[in-house]
Amino acid sequence: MSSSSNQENINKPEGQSILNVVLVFLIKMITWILKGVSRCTPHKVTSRLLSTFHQPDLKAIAKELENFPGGSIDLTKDNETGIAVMVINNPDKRNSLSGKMMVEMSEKVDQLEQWAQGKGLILMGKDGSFCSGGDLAFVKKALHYGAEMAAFQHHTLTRLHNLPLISVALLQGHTLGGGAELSTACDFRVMSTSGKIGFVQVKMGITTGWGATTRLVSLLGRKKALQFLSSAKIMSAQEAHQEGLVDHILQNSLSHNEELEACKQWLGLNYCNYDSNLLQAVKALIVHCDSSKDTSKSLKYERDVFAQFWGGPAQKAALAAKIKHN
Ligand SMILES: CC[C@@H](C(=O)O)C(=O)SCCNC(=O)CCNC(=O)[C@H](O)C(C)(C)COP(=O)(O)OP(=O)(O)OC[C@H]1O[C@@H](n2cnc3c(N)ncnc32)[C@H](O)[C@@H]1OP(=O)(O)O
Repeated sequence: MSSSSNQENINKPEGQSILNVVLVFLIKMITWILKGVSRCTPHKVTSRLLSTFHQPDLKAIAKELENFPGGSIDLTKDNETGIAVMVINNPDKRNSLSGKMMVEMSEKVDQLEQWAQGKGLILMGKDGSFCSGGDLAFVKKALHYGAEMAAFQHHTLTRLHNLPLISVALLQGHTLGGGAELSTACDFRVMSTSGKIGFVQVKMGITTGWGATTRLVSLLGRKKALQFLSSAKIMSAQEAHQEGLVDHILQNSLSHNEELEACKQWLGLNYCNYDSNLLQAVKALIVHCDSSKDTSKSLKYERDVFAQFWGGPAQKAALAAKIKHN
């Protein structure tokens, strides 16, 4: 017998036992990872919600959201200046968003996508308050519907963010929860001296449902996003400006209307001086070149996490506590 065939006989069992050890190790690793994942999951996401995430039927969701009335979203477009104003109009509830308003906002974004003369957009609330998030009356009735609502809002706010218009959120009064999320879908944020902004979601037993985590990380980086979202801190205009979240603080002692005029001037003089075709091309280029532009995976993960907490015990306890964030 040659020495090489001896070698084969001796090596075969050794090779098999190494393979066995590797297989056992792999199985143990997979079991360990799966156990870890189930430990981290606060409560089960139903298969109905998961299937909604994959292919949200936006028309069907809009139809459902329209059943939750209240307020409106109003849009005026000025072809001369090229600046449009979108007003979140639900002042009796500090401009919180009902289901119907979510649908109307999506429709107004459709219109703005088609506005050839447009250069800029101001998003603001009625009567001196930006937006206090979701309408809590709607929230309480839609605790089974978080995944669908988040999918709808992600679609609208991604389109708002990517409009070929230079957008500014005019933050007067309170900007809270979903309101703070809306503000991050604009290119800039201008705030009144007395304004307050807070990502209060964790205080409400939830994570962000309208895409703000994805946008904040891209806007200000991981550290700032983590600070805002984990603390639920409510910031003054000065603090938010220092953090880089707010770009400009308006002069003190202006009326609400004067603040709107001052915001139009800030936007117009700084960013809307040139031809609308050029400016729209600049914005489209920015959107295209932004390395974080394809945010679909991140938004999907954000919706998955949100759906795990929405309607859960922490949110129910927060709603029952009737928390005021002033
Ligand atoms: C679904 C999105 C989710 C997310 O993903 O983030 C959310 O946004 S959850 C919602 C988070 N927002 C809140 O929890 C707001 C709670 N409200 C407050 O903190 C305060 O009302 C205020 C916004 C700081 C305003 O305070 P103040 O100026 O002192 O006025 P009032 O408290 O008297 O409010 C006037 C009136 O408005 C009603 N209101 C305010 N916010 C909401 C809201 N989000 N939904 C429904 N109604 C709201 C408030 O209840 C008062 O009503 P009346 O008592 O009937 O006058």
